[in-house]
Amino acid sequence: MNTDKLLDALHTQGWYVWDDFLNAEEVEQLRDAIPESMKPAGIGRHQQHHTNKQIRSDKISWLERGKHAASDDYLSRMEAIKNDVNRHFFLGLFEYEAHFARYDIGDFYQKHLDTFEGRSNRRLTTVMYLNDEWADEDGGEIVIYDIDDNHLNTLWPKAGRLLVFLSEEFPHEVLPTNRERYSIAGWFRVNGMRGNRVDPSR
Ligand SMILES: O=C(O)CCC(=O)C(=O)O
Ligand SMILES: [Fe+2]
Repeated sequence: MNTDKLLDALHTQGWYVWDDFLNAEEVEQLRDAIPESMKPAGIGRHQQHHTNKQIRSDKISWLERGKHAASDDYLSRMEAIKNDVNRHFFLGLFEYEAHFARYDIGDFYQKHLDTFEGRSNRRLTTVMYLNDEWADEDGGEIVIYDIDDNHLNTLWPKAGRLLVFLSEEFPHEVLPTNRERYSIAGWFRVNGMRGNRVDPSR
């Protein structure tokens, strides 16, 4: 995997769109790894963890190693990215967490930062899209802003596309989708301490 362009873009602008990160066959295998049953996504963690359909209405399922060859392979690729990013930026990324997400017709995710409420140790966000032949009328675009709320980009959730951005710097939203929409959202985290405990995952 050649991460030169990714590393360069992260350095100069803080985000990168990697088209054809996966080919059609790899996307299809990943789609097969999506579990049938998913649960409404939450906001915040632990005690604060609650679902809020005003903010987001997608359904999720966390990736776990050993469940499916395709998702294991995906996690290995993310590990390779983590190593390259760490070598270049000394970010100290140490862990990756990711979930499949399904947005049913009408589902959305309002503008947010991935570091809100108890998630401050998320440093780098990845989103992989698993949908073929998206069209304008399908909606479901991700819109990315800078920290001052200037519009940066509007992107289709196109199959094989990997979006990467610094979690703390880019508010983003998912517009209501007119078609079932599948993705894998993931986060590289740094190790954090809460009280005297190492920050747990999720
Ligand atoms: O699916 C997407 O395009 C982005 C999802 C997202 O922002 C999130 O899960 O935090
Ligand atoms: Fe997000």
